[in-house]
Amino acid sequence: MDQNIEGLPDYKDIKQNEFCYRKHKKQKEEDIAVCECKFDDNDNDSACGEGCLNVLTSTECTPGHCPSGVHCRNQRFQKCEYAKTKLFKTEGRGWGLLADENIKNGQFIIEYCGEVISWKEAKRRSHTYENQGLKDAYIISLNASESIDATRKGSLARFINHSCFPNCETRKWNVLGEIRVGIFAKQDISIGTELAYDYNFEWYGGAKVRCLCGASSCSGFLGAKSRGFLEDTYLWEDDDDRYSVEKIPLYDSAEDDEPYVKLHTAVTNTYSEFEGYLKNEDPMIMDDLGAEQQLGSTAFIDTSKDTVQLQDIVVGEIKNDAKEEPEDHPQNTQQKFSDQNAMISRIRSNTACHNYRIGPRPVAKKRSRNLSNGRTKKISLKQVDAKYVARLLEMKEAQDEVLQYEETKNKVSAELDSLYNEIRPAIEEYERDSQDSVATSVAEKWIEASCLKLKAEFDLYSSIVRNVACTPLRSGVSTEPQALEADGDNDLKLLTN
Ligand SMILES: C[S@@+](CC[C@H](N)C(=O)[O-])C[C@H]1O[C@@H](n2cnc3c(N)ncnc32)[C@H](O)[C@@H]1O
Repeated sequence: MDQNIEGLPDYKDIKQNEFCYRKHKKQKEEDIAVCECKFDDNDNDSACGEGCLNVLTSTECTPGHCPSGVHCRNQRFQKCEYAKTKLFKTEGRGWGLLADENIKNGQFIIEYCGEVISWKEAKRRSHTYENQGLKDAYIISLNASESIDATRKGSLARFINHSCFPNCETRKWNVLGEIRVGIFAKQDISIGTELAYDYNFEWYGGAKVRCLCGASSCSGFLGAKSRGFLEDTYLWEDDDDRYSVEKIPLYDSAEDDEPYVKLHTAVTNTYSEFEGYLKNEDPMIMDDLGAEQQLGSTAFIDTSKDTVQLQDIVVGEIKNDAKEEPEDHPQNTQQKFSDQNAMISRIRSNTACHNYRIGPRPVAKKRSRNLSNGRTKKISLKQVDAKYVARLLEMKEAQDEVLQYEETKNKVSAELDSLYNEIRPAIEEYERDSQDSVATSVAEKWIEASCLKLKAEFDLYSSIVRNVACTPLRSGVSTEPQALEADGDNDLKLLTN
């Protein structure tokens, strides 16, 4: 590569990923996948062409083990079998890369090389680059826990710009036990055409960069279809006209609450036998207005202010399918960094293990309740106000027990939330790559934490029921259901003999 092109930013050209925080994996003998191809002089496709078992599973053949020997054509990453490309200066989008020869649909164009770093390091570097005023983003997601940073070291692939209607796509390949990202043509590309793929940009907050790809299906901004961006757009006030992104579909934060809704529903079902004691007439899911009306008059209150706002943690989204163009389907995940103003973004390698695709998931539907003024109300969960209940109890032991269970419940809830943060990359990868299932270790962790939360909630609620039913209440608190009911439908109903 001619590094002397005028105005080219300073970076080191590399042809292989560099490993910063761990060593390059050494492929074990037992992990080597050997195909069944047999070289036939008369059959062009015989030596590891499209029908090769390894090709079908996006795995490169291992030299010395492939039956096709020197004829093997399935070592493109290893042999840097790149298409001819050329750097050029775009208008408004910095540098770009164009085809310097005719490229065929499906052809491997170039590997996206850079420094392989951990997900945490990627986060840290994003901040650093942003603070340094770097406008271009070169960090691409590799897998659940790792990213490739081509900012300081990389291949020419780092210059490929984003398009909402791209002629290329990224695909992940297993090369000698390591996953590597390649740029592949998703259509025939003629010489002189700019190469572009859909970044599936992950927008983390701050400035929004206008997309200048020029496609008729352009979403307007880089990362405009990522959850972070959609949510940010969604949260704008009606009269906030700083940006206009009318066509962007709205993102539904209620989707994020789903695990909690499910957990809560499970708990509710578990407690159905107690419903006669501790009954609430309204459905478990209610809107903010309803909650406000009930505050102070009922033992079941809306604790939406305390409950975890999942949109502040992490949300998973879905991936795009290159085959479905010209419709737009980039799907991304986002985590809001609380302390930033400018754009920090990373590029998602979208199509991942192309051959393993099971199918894209539908875009999250909006579930918030629409109001007549066009605004939406957030749906929140009701929860038991244990402190309120404890105050009703006369005996200190009973109060302490309820409060103790509440503390435990809060602790395990917080642990579940932080676990979600921890395993987020794995969940994202699962959602992005449409894998059959998340890793067992991840699933086990999640199930264990969820069960602990369920148990803690069970303990708390049964303690409340037991103490309200079987221990004395403080004087002034009527145990007559009628008396309580007179205050409204949502009051605490007490069991009397
Ligand atoms: C991986 S770099 C691509 C190469 C970059 N143009 C350069 O000069 O180094 C990604 C950055 O290029 C710019 N970019 C890429 N595609 C763009 C687009 N469609 N519209 C606007 N800017 C784009 C953005 O600044 C983005 O962060």
